[in-house]
Amino acid sequence: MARYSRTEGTIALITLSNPPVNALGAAVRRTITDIMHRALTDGEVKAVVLCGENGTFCAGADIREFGKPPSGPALVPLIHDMEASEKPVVAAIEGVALGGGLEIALGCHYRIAHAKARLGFPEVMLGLIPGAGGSQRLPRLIGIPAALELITTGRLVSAQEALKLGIVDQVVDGNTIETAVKFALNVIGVCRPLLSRRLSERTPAFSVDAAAVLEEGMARVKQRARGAFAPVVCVQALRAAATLPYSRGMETEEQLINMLIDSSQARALQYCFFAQRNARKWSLPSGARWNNSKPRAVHRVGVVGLGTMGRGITVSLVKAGISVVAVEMEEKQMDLGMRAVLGMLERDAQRRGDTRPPTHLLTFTLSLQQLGNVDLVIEAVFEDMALKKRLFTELCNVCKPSTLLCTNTSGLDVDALAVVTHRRSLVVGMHFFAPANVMKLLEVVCGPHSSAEAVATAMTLGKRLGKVGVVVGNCPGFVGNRMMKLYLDQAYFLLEEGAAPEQVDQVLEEFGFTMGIFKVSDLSGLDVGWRVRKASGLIGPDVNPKTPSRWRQGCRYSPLPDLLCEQGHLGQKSGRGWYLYETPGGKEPKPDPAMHRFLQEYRSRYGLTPRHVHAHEVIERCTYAMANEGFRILEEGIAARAEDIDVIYVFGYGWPRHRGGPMFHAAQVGLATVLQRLEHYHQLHPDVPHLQPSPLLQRLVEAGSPPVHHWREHVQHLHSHL
Ligand SMILES: CCCCCCC/C=C/C(=O)SCCNC(=O)CCNC(=O)[C@H](O)C(C)(C)COP(=O)(O)OP(=O)(O)OC[C@H]1O[C@@H](n2cnc3c(N)ncnc32)[C@H](O)[C@@H]1OP(=O)(O)O
Repeated sequence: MARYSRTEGTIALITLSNPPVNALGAAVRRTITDIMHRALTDGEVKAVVLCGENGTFCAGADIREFGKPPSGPALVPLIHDMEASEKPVVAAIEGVALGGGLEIALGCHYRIAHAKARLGFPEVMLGLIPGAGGSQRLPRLIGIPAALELITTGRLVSAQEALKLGIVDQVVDGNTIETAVKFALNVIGVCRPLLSRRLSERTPAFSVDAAAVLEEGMARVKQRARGAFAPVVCVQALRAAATLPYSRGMETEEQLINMLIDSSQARALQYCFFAQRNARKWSLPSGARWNNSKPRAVHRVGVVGLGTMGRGITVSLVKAGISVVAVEMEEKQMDLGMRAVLGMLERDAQRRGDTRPPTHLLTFTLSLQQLGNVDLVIEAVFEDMALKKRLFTELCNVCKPSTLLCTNTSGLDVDALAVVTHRRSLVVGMHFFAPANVMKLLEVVCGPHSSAEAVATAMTLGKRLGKVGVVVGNCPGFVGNRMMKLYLDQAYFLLEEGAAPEQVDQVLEEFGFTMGIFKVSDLSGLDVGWRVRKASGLIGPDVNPKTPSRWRQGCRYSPLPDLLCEQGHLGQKSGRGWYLYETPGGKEPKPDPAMHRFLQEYRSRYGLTPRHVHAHEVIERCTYAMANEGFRILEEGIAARAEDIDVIYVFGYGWPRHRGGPMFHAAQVGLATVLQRLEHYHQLHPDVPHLQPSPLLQRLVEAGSPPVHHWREHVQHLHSHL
């Protein structure tokens, strides 16, 4: 928990010891409080050095304790006593000093950091503010503007930046604890400077500028927060630091943290924190798991297809220091792709102040033969099964027998590709999201033949690329796009019933989505879905001409997006889609009067009487339809956990993190309510079978709506597709 020792005769060394990150759980707080008291009252001790075991100072409060009844001593009095002490207290910061860990360090009189240390207040990402004096001490140390930026964004700073900002006093390359001990010996008995080291006794100068900074900060934060409270409350805490004496500022901080600590948003954000980490802990029915399966070494990767996805994937790989052989079939495409990749790398290097992008890692070629020596191939050609099958057959002949063959398909059958190869166990899906060099999500799609080694290799490669990998089973659309289809269907139906695209989008954005569904559709291009619908036989020559336009495969169907595509309205790229753009390629969507006329004509052609669609209906139909499919996905064993589905939505589909994800949201609304609303909408729309509540949802409600982590136990015939 924490250890006490004496060094150099007069120095007390207190070492936090709570692996893996020295989080400040109740037992740790109790031990440090006791041994700090011992050190501060022991007449032989002249100074204290505080450090953490195993190269980590402290990652802050133990997040697992939030939401439970409080126990153990609080941090605020401990930090207060330490700061008030007449004996110098020096923090020796290695690894990380985050949240409560940094608050403890700010209560020390001096801070020495290792060159590789990182410091910050990430509480905002957990729906909180720094609530143990951090919101009051940091602005007193580095000023309002810098503190505002760090606290409202949760950004971590390097030791070097911390030195520039004045957060730490010294940065060392060598032994941090030894340096801190020497430092402590030097400051023993130097009383006057110690007085000035107590941050609570400083007054932050509240100039007119600071008032303006806070006002601007509040406006910026409100605009970016997408409905999240914590960033706004962070600004309120900083305003208290700027305008009130320290003790009153601390009272305000306490009121603000108490308001947040039990909020639904804080719960959702903390759930996301653990869900993201749990997603790494995959397992297969064979018993193979993340911690017993060895990934293969990947030094050289082939990327086939240099369209939007292939370019982003190539950039991601090169930025992670991996050699890439990028293959295109046509010279013109190759040239376009090559220029786009080099441009992206150039801009990225400039942003990082690096003069030379790592282009030496790249080979561009028109020949698949050059893939003979790669460890893994990522296929990113058109979503055309026949084309992909031909390619996989050829890759088998060209690549060495141990090469993993991965497909970036966004929903086609990974197993159908595996069976055309002689190495089924080495085929997995690696589904990146556009733009692949920016988006964090990676669905690793595991077919019935995929080996544990292949899954482990894809997940490990994803991690190297900075992605959040989630292992999912093989079914049309996997997890993300399978649920997305139902979300889109509801959005189209809402247009048929009377809504406008910008109205639906506004409601979704107010809910917190990064972008409304119709803006997303314009950005990705309406032709993407059009191709998928053609391939799946929903439109095209195979459809019986007698089938009504609004009826497909036994259910309600909206031909609205197909009609737009037929008119060449493909979204941003054509200057027109659900919105109007100034020019083809334009980025600013404007409501389109022609779209409103088109919808009116469409509704009268099909005898649909438009009605006012309320915001709550938009949210309920879109999000409950998604969650309902999520329950089916769980039941079918396509996803291992509800958390995995939520991670996919938060990292790949702009779902607001402070709402946890579609499954967590359903739990927060109440499963009984979701069930009842789905029944209501299904009664109104019996031609939409997906609105019928899934059996798992019904069973969960019957079982009294257990917490998310227990849902899997209610799956009737547990069968994993992973
Ligand atoms: C009225 C109430 C007043 C309350 C006042 C409270 C004041 C203080 C508040 C806080 O301090 S809130 C916490 C702020 N700190 C953080 O948000 C840090 C979170 N952690 C991280 O960012 C990262 O974990 C890391 C420390 C940078 C390490 O990253 P790395 O990639 O190396 O490892 P991970 O896989 O992320 O973590 C390893 C392991 O540790 C668990 N863990 C990490 N941090 C915490 C924590 N603060 N509490 C509990 N557990 C933590 C993490 O879940 C991993 O666990 P496993 O998955 O391995 O089981």
